[in-house]
Amino acid sequence: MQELEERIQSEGTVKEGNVLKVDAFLNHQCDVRLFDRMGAAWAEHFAGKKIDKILTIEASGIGIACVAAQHFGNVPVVFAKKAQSINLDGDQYVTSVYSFTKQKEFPVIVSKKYLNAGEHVLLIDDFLANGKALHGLIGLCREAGASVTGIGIAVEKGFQGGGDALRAEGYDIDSLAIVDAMDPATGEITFRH
Ligand SMILES: O=P(O)(O)OC[C@H]1O[C@H](OP(=O)(O)OP(=O)(O)O)[C@H](O)[C@@H]1O
Ligand SMILES: O=c1[nH]c(=O)c2nc[nH]c2[nH]1
Repeated sequence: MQELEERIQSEGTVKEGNVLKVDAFLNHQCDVRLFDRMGAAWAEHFAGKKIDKILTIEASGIGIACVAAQHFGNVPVVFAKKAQSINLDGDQYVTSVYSFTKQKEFPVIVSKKYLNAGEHVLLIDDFLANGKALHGLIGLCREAGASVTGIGIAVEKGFQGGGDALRAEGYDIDSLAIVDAMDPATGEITFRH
């Protein structure tokens, strides 16, 4: 998606440790008009596919998924929570995911009420790096007996390999920008086309 690549080039910064900082528009301050066009792009890619629900993960996927849902007939958006809460009751699907930016393992929890056998689920997230978050969400869907119809990602860091491993497993991943290389010394960012 050319607009997203241009925003990354003009407003993104490359940090040490394979971190691309795009918090001016994607995952701290949120450009909701950009999110809307990202939703439209995913809707075009997944046109004709049955999607009952969007599943994402706290925190940064939530806003993007909610805006995107408007392009999928306003299907419900469920986000996996990364902490137990007194507001979480009943039976739960629980797994554990290593957080790329927080550098620690979190429980990842979805109430059994909100993920059901036979549902067709679209996974959406802001970033795909090593694939840990997506593997967690896929595991929750598998446990629930729901199927993963596709995966919509804003920014994939292709050089970290998580996306290509999931494609090799057969998942249909629509990443709107794929960074193939980035250099913290020069700030140079190269995209895969
Ligand atoms: O492919 P991976 O290696 O799993 O990296 C991608 C994940 O990393 C970030 O989550 P993180 O927990 O770092 O931050 P967040 O709480 O802002 O979503 C991002 O939002 C993705 O969920
Ligand atoms: O803001 C972010 N920048 C990144 O490079 C990244 N990788 C995973 N999650 C991420 N979030």
